[in-house]
Amino acid sequence: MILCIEQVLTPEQLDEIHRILKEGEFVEGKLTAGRYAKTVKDNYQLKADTEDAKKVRKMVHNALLQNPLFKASVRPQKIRPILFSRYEPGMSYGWHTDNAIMGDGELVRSDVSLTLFLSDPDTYEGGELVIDTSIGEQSFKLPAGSMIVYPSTFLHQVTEVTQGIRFAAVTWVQSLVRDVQQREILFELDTVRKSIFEQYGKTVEFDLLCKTHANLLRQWVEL
Ligand SMILES: O=C(O)CCC(=O)C(=O)O
Ligand SMILES: [Fe+2]
Repeated sequence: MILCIEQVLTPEQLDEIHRILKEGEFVEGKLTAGRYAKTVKDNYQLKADTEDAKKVRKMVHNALLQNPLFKASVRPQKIRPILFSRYEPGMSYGWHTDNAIMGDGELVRSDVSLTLFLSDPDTYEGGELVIDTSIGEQSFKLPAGSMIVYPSTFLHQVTEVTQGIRFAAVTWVQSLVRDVQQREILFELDTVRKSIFEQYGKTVEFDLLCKTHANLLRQWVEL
């Protein structure tokens, strides 16, 4: 399940993040890449251990947790610290897979990868996120403040930025429900149940859907 979620950040939050990214100190992105991904990763990342970096990480982390679509589709259990990347002309991140296990203290299994686009697409050329899905390569370049969430199982790349600057926030999530198909079934049941409730109220059908949803979640959840 690949999902684009719009307006994860307000224009005010985007302005504040841009203010901090403009002044922030950036380091080589290779520092946080796995052994093989390092060889194709060419970007900068906001230095992680400053007050400003903490502030923007928290802002995006909270925005994720408050987003109903993100919560219902991803079912986050653990979220890795958010990385803020900057691609200048000539920079790209070639084909790679994200590490399955991340972190050195608390380990996180990457079930879902996400990119929150921070730059207006009109301000840079290139810089598409391309995902190699079962129906071929799919290319994404979303409006600032919108995000794409996709299973970490896919090969993907960021194409070369040829003009302007691409800022993005990326992170990885361990889901309460490891299997992508099970997550999708729960997400769709939840969507239908919400719509039935809005249209007809708490009917017998609604109650049955709630029961099925809860019982499937009980079977599939990993705590
Ligand atoms: O910036 C992006 O859209 C994706 C970056 C990425 O694939 C990664 O950091 O592993
Ligand atoms: Fe990646």
